[in-house]
Amino acid sequence: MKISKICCIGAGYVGGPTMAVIAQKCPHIQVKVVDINQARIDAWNDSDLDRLPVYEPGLDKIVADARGKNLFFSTDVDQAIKEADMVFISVNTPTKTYGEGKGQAADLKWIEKCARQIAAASDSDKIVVEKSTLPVRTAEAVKDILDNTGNGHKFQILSNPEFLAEGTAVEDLLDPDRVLIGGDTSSPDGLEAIASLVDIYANWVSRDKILSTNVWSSELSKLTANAFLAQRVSSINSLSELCESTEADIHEVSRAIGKDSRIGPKFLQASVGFGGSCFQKDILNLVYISRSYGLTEVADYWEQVIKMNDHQKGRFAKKIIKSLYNTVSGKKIAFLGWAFKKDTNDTRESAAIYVADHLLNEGANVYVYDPKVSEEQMYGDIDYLNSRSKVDNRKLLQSEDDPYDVCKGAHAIAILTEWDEFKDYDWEVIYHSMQKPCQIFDGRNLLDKEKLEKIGFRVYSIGKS
Ligand SMILES: NC(=O)c1ccc[n+]([C@@H]2O[C@H](COP(=O)([O-])OP(=O)(O)OC[C@H]3O[C@@H](n4cnc5c(N)ncnc54)[C@H](O)[C@@H]3O)[C@@H](O)[C@H]2O)c1
Ligand SMILES: O=c1ccn([C@@H]2O[C@H](COP(=O)(O)OP(=O)(O)O[C@H]3O[C@H](CO)[C@@H](O)[C@H](O)[C@H]3O)[C@@H](O)[C@H]2O)c(=O)[nH]1
Repeated sequence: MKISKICCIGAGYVGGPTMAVIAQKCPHIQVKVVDINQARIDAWNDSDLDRLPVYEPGLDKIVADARGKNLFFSTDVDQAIKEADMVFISVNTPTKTYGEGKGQAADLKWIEKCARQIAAASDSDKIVVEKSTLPVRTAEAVKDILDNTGNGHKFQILSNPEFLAEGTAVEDLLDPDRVLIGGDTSSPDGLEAIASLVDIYANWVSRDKILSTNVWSSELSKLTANAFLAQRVSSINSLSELCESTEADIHEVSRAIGKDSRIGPKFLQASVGFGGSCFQKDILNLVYISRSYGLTEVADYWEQVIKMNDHQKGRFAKKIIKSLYNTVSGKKIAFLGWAFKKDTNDTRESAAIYVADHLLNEGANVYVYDPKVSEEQMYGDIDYLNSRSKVDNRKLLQSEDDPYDVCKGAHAIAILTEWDEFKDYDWEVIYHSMQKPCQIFDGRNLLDKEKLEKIGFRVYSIGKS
């Protein structure tokens, strides 16, 4: 089937960049990205490209290139579904916060809503593509809804999980390690649907990088990839604590093991803990699924990755408190960074939120600077934890637009995000503006420890004694 119109439901961190790249690379296809969030759609349509809702290096140029030509953002979901030959579902699938599976299972209510809406709005056959990350066997439920609530039209369900990482979304989309397409490989209609999606990606991705599998393998591969990546971070972070007790150096250990081609050098950077909207939720989902099949050992094995990550965030906060003579009450602590990694404005599950919460519980005054995160976002994140009243959060946590103001008069600085600009600050000036002894807690091992120590700072780096 030749695809000429695509609709993507969900204009978030995945839907926006993914569709912008498809539109740029396939000028012959009309791409409509739709969302129920009017403010988000308005921001995607904003003529000021600095106001796009997702910050990703290079994304503004791609949007500018395609928007208004063959890329459109709208809130008219039904109309976009009607017109499309292929409908991508790219809505959020967060961890459930209520009922059965609370705290572990993926909340599929937005997926179900989409399926029902596609069924109701369709007046022709369609290919429906799961772009969201979903529990294995979700396609079965989506198909059941489409087949039983629709107007008699035929639907083919494909799983096409997205592997982009935030901060490098554009380069990941332009040059992916692989594209994964799961479909009904046992029927001619299924194979034709798979071929249609392969043809779209083949406009810029070489065919040998486009893998097709059955739907269940595709759904499970996405959870598995994230579990393996997060496991590496928890593994190296667990050893960072051992390094601190033994005078081994985690950087040297990472380098030494990463040279082994069977291990490889990536994802061995010790840190204050992994964040982001995906790792924790997807592993919890894997744990939940495994338990629901009665596979207790499998569930316990993967759950440990999360426990280790929680431990790493907690021990970083405790280290700050201990080094400040066991009390941070009334003390100013400067945070450099709030996003869960550099080059993104996304803060979901950022380690900074949990470290801040720990310090606020101890009565600290936390002042934050992040080049891409607004004060409103920071308050939203900290309020969401419900640890204290909103009024108290606004008394204890402040955001500043100038990193030098954030550090002025501080008892300690904590680096929570590895933004490149932090390396280039005038650390002499910062040293002279702070309370003595000046302490830096580098949760990303970003700064030049030796240089800072020469200035007079006491520096704590992860995994270094
Ligand atoms: N963020 C990432 O880096 C990343 C990478 C790979 C995969 N994923 C997966 O992709 C999915 C989307 O993630 P995201 O980060 O883009 O989420 P997001 O929250 O940024 O965006 C989801 C959007 O869907 C919209 N939406 C929800 N229900 C809707 C409906 N019924 N109709 C129209 N719009 C609706 C929301 O308003 C929101 O704007 C998730 O399953 C996630 O696990 C995310
Ligand atoms: O060596 C490392 C690598 C990463 N991290 C941290 O791990 C988290 C996740 O980083 P990363 O994986 O780069 O970003 P995400 O955007 O969360 O991307 C992950 O999650 C996405 C959503 O499913 C997947 O598509 C990507 O393939 C997968 O890398 C961040 O807090 C990083 O700081 C470390 O602490 N050390």
